[in-house]
Amino acid sequence: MHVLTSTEMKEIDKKTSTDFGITEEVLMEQAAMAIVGEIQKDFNKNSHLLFMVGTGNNGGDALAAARILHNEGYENIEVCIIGDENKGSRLFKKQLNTLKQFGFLDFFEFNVDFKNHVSTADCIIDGLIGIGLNGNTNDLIKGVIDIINTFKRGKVLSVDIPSGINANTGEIMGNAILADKTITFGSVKLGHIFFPGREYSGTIKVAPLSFPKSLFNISHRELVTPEMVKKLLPKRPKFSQKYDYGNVLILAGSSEFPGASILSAIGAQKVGAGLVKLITPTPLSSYVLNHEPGIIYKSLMKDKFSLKDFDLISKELKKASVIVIGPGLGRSDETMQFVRNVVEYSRVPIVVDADALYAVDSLSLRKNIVLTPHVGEMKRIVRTDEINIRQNYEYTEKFAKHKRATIVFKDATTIITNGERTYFNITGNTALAKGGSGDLLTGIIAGLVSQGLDVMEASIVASYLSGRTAEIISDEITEYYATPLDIAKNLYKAISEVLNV
Ligand SMILES: NC(=O)C1=CN([C@@H]2O[C@H](COP(=O)(O)OP(=O)(O)OC[C@H]3O[C@@H](n4cnc5c(N)ncnc54)[C@H](O)[C@@H]3O)[C@@H](O)[C@H]2O)[C@@H](O)CC1
Ligand SMILES: [K+]
Repeated sequence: MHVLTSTEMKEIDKKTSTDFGITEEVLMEQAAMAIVGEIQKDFNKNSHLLFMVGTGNNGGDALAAARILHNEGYENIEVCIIGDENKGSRLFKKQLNTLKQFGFLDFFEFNVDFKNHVSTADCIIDGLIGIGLNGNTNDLIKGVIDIINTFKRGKVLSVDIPSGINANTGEIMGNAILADKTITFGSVKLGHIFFPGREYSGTIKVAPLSFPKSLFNISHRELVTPEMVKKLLPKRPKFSQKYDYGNVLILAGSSEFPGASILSAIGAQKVGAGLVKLITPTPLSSYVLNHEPGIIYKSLMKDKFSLKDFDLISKELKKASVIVIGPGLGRSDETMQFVRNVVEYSRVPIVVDADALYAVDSLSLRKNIVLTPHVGEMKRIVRTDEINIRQNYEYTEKFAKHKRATIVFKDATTIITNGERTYFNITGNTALAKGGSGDLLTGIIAGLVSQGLDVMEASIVASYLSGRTAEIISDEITEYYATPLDIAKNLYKAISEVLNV
């Protein structure tokens, strides 16, 4: 599913009408039917439905839905219009007239009584502002939203996007409706998938309406879905052997951070890599054997990697189908030089993580190199303290383009981009906000690349699977308790779920 900006949605809306003859009126009627469908799932004809209506087309959708339900015999509908009706959009005015023509009379003004209406409503339908939000909510709308958020008793259903949420960033513009459910049209918008918009939207439903599918290709951004992951998962034909599933070489660890390398190796193995070879400076063989004896292990018997180790491992570099470099390396000058040499002289795909991210700054990279920073690392490698970098997918896209590499920006909404195409992964929870989950992800990406996926595909599948596994096991053992090792050991749960979609 594409993830749209408000401008892209408006463009699709316009073209649907000009190029395909499906007018805005038709789309609005369909949007209204979709809203009605959601309301009918949870509320009956006696339910108190309070429609909060702005004077744009978002309000038009809400008015049309109120009319359809009124016509269906819903008896306890109230409509409150916020703003100057005379200055409303063409379709808002048209919908208001039509509603009146259907004999609907229960309008009320926004006044001191408003709290009472809010506190008795079973469902508040938020049709105040949609993707036409411009700047921060004004005083009038702000007051209305505050009262709804404070005094609501029943559920809140937002039309298209919670009023006050920026559809392009998910930011709260002044204040915003905290919805239980949002019904959006055509496709999701960026504001639905970035926090805090993602939280404010509640459960998101997408009504396709009659938009021609081809128009969505104006967007180069997509949401990672289970169907997408299923299609990408490497095939495992019966007539195959370990050499068909690649050779992952992991260069990681130091005396200071021994555990990270093992998590990467386990990650690669648990998603099906043929051979996983782990080389660490310090000896770790008892740990490796304990956790996964199938890992081929070698120690250089020293504290940390340095440039002279490059010759020692050059044979391994040649055999590898994918290299992981970074987890637990430390950031000494010698190690950074070693990293640069590996990155410069290898041609196979490389997953660059953690400390190694700081070494590749000066290098010109290539598409089959994937950098996997978390927020702190991202801020440091792009040298910015810009606080909204987490929602700033354009910044990440530009950075990927500039580095000519693939970036996996790990966050609550993970951004996977090569600067031309961008994917957002929204699986996962706070179980992943723990040391080691990045090391695991790195290994999973490499394990998938070794089986033939390109780095972009592997990053999509890896992010989805590790996030989904975190969700599944947190239901059993909680987000507090679940560790990266628990996630590694339970990856099969997300894999089998995906295989069965
Ligand atoms: N784009 C599409 O394809 C479709 C759009 N539809 C609806 O149309 C909506 C977009 O309609 P519009 O473009 O008319 O815009 P909206 O109705 O989303 O917003 C414009 C209204 O919000 C008010 N407003 C904007 N910024 C404000 C602020 N900062 N403080 C207070 N009030 C503010 C304006 O005064 C105006 O009344 C969508 O969100 C959706 O609900 C649907 O009819 C279905 C088809
Ligand atoms: K809304």
